[in-house]
Order: sequence, then structure tokens, then C-alpha cells
Amino acid sequence: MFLVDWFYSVLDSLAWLWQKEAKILFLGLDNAGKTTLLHMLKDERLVQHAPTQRPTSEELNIGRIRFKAFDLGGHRIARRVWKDYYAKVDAPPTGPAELDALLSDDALAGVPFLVLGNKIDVPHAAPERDLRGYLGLAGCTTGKGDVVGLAGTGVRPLEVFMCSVVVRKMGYGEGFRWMSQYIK
Ligand SMILES: Nc1nc2c(ncn2[C@@H]2O[C@H](COP(=O)(O)OP(=O)(O)OP(=O)(O)O)[C@@H](O)[C@H]2O)c(=O)[nH]1
Ligand SMILES: [Mg+2]
Repeated sequence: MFLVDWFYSVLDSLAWLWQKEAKILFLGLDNAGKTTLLHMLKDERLVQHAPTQRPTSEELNIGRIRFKAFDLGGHRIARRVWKDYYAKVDAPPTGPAELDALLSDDALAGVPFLVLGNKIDVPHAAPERDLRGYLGLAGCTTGKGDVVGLAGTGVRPLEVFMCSVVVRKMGYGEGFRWMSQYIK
């Protein structure tokens, strides 16, 4: 038993050897819950945040991936700097109508998109099907499971996951697991 424990502690201490690194952008309209999600993922704490005025970045360790996460404000003026953050990004979770512009931007070609439909705890929250329709994603998403066969096809991984960061604390974990499989 001792030997097994020792073996795993050695493995743990070597984990950095096979850790992957990725850059990720949190994009979405203001009040969507991006900063709240970032801090939930970072230290499982629920904190009230003022609207994000200037971009901040945090390190997140999820599974074997070390994410450098950039949290950008969602209000109109803050959205102007989104473009400055596109270079060499591995995945940008995002929100409403700006999505079209992001999806057709050459700087983000091939980058996986995780769309999180947050606040499903709110009464009358739009169901997933309506959100997909509203975002123009009906029929465009690539599948929620392990997507064998997408690699090398040039098809951009794109999927919608509904979640509740605050009240139910659910949904976003599945989203991040889905995204992680596309980070090389
Ligand atoms: N009911 C509910 N409220 C949430 C949820 N997630 C976040 N909120 C609330 O939504 C508000 C906005 O959250 P923020 O994380 O500051 O939003 P943001 O996307 O960072 O906004 P900007 O920084 O302005 O772009 C806060 O009052 C959060 O507590 C959720 O899942 N359910
Ligand atoms: Mg914010």
C-alpha cells in the first residue's frame, strides 16, 4: 500500500511533464457571468464582481491542461479590445450576436468555440434549442461527446452547453471537458 502511495506521489510530482498549455478567451456580453465563472473555475468561490473594465488574466488548471484565461469586459467599449487578444488563442468561450463576427474572423480560424448559455436557473431562461436558433447555430454544432474523426478534417469544434454558474453550479464542467479534448 505504501509503495502504491509512493508511486502515485511520484507520478503527481512529475505531472507537469505531460501538462498541456492553452490560451483561452472569455468573451460575451456584459453581465453574462464570465468573471463569476472564471473565479468558480479557479478556486470554487462565488464572488460578486463589478463589471470588468480592463482585461485580466488568471491561470486555471483543469485536468491536465493549464489554461491562461483572459477575462475581457463585455460592454460596448470593452469589446473593442477583444481583437487584440485573438493572436494564438486556443479557445474562446463566447456569447450572442458578436459570435458571427468571431466565427468568421480569420484570426480565429479552426479555434474551438465553447458557447455557454448561462443562468438557466433564472425563471423563463431560454431553452437550449431557442438559444441555438437565436445564435444561428442550429445545425452548425459538431457534437457533444468525444468527437472521434473531427481531427484533421479542418472542421472547427463548436458546441453549446447550458449552465448555471451561480445557483445550480452545473453545466460548465461538461463544457470545459468537451473543449479540453481539442487542445493539442
Ligand atoms: N442567477 C444567476 N446569476 C448569475 C449566474 N452567473 C452569474 N450571475 C450573476 O450575473 C452578474 C454578472 O456576473 P459577472 O461575472 O460580473 O458578468 P461578466 O460577464 O463578467 O460581465 P462584464 O464584466 O460586464 O462583461 C453577477 O451578479 C453574477 O452573480 C448564474 O448562473 N445564475
Ligand atoms: Mg466581468
